Amino acid sequence: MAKRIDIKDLDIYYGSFQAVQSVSLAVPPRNVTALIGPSGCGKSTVLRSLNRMHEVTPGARVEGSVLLDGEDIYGSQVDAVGVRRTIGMVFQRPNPFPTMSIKDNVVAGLKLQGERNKKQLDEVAERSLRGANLWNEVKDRLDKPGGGLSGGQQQRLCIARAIAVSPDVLLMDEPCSALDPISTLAIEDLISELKKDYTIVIVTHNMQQAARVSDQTAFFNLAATGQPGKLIEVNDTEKIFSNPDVKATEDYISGRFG
Ligand SMILES: Nc1ncnc2c1ncn2[C@@H]1O[C@H](COP(=O)(O)OP(=O)(O)OP(=O)(O)O)[C@@H](O)[C@H]1O
Repeated sequence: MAKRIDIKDLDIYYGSFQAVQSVSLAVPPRNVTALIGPSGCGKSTVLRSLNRMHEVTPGARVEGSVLLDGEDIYGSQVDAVGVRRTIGMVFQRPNPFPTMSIKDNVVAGLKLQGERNKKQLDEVAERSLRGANLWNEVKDRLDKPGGGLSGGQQQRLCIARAIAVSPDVLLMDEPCSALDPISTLAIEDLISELKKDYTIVIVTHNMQQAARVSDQTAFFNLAATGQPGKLIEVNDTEKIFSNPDVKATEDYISGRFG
């Protein structure tokens, strides 16, 4: 649980187009790292390269390495499906299986792994739903469809589903962008709790959100459309938002561009 990530000299391509160039970034365990920057600078692409989701796109590939506690997830012996199991992902739009029950949504990954013991599945479902701050709202309707929950509840259900398989890392791609402000605050509170147990990387367009939830912030930028995105500056979130070293970072966080 809660492993560190070391991204080293990562170049990321879609076919012949280089979307991201030379990214090196250390992500400490039990910590929230926010990826920020203008549209198209490659934040989501970098995030998806951290659990080998990037290569699901035909023609997409990476060069460089991503070490999980020192082990390269792109090593020749490494199974990409296994990587996706240990590095969970939560997407912009909540994507529960809509007709599947709330409980089955949470334990879907465990069942795929072959777990059939009902008591064990019930325990994991309760623990994960408690971990996602959703238990009290759904404990009396665990057999009802996941699609019947509100958007914010569905997103917490997806977080419960992600943590049910005990991942080493949680990746979140704008997890609040489809949510109202109250649901957003609930997810932000949850992220602050989850970081006690998990390494979290979050992409967000919302500067206040990055400032509120993250410990470390990485600012990405691109010189022009069609050029690859680059990591411009990474530092403690407090430093990035109060006194960044690079002018482009300051311009972005103060709303002068992007
Ligand atoms: N499936 C794809 N095929 C080809 N190019 C892609 C694909 N997905 C993204 N790109 C390109 O890669 C670059 C980086 O995109 P990415 O979505 O990672 O940026 P982003 O910073 O997350 O943007 P946004 O903030 O708008 O979500 C962009 O030029 C984008 O057009």
